[in-house]
Amino acid sequence: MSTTAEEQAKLVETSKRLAAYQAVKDHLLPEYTRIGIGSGSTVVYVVEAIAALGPAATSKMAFYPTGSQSEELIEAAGLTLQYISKLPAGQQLDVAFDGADEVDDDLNLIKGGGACLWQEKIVAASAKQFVCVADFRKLSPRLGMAWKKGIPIEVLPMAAPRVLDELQRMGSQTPRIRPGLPGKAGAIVTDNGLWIIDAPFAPLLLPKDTEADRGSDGAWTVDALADGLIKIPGVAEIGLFYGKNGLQVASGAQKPVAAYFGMADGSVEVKTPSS
Ligand SMILES: O=C(CO)[C@H](O)[C@H](O)COP(=O)(O)O
Repeated sequence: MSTTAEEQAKLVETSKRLAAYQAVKDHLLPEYTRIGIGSGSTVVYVVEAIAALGPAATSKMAFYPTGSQSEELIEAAGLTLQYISKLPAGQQLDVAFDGADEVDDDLNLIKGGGACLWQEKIVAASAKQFVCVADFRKLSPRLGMAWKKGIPIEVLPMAAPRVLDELQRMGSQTPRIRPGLPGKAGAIVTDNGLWIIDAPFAPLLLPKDTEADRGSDGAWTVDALADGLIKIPGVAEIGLFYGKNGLQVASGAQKPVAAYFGMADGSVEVKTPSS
């Protein structure tokens, strides 16, 4: 049975909402006081699910945004806004919720479709647990199979031409500076005053697929590509969230402890590092 574009869009929204409510139910414990809130359209439902718990549950909680959109969401929901810059050294968020553009079999993520990846990575890495919330379209065996727009890379504008050269040298055939939204001339400008380059690569291998950095067809492993991209002068941050499964330490944890997917049949699939 074929579905119209309108029915498909409705199904996607329902799936995001289902995943968000389930993730909040499972991972927002009453004793938590510091919660990270990511960016994007799925996170809207995360905030809705949290606000629905009511002030009795949320009044002692502070919510840490990953950019201007989530800051507005937190405030509009009547939740207490706090900033990651105010998190004392040695302290962590109890949990952070965020969406993703694509999630592979090992729970590596592509993020940054909404151009918020740098603050998103800082907030995720500041949390004891990072929980990913998404719809069925984001599930993919290998990064780059479903999300074809490329890996979002946040760059210093003056370095953009050199970064584009280097990306092509690394095998990205059509990297491009992300244009501004309709009505904005020139490039999109992030919450940090930087630009985004979207760099498509052939679908990425998981480290378990090969001992080498690249497969025989030239495809990069997630780790090797990420390690290379972050070293390009002018790159501030990359939209690959990767690393050892379930590793949750203050410095650099980027992978979720669980990813929640709203499925087309109305169920919620939960993937954890071991599943
Ligand atoms: O990384 C992000 C923003 O930078 C978002 O989490 C990602 O783009 C998913 O967004 P959505 O929930 O709208 O599909």
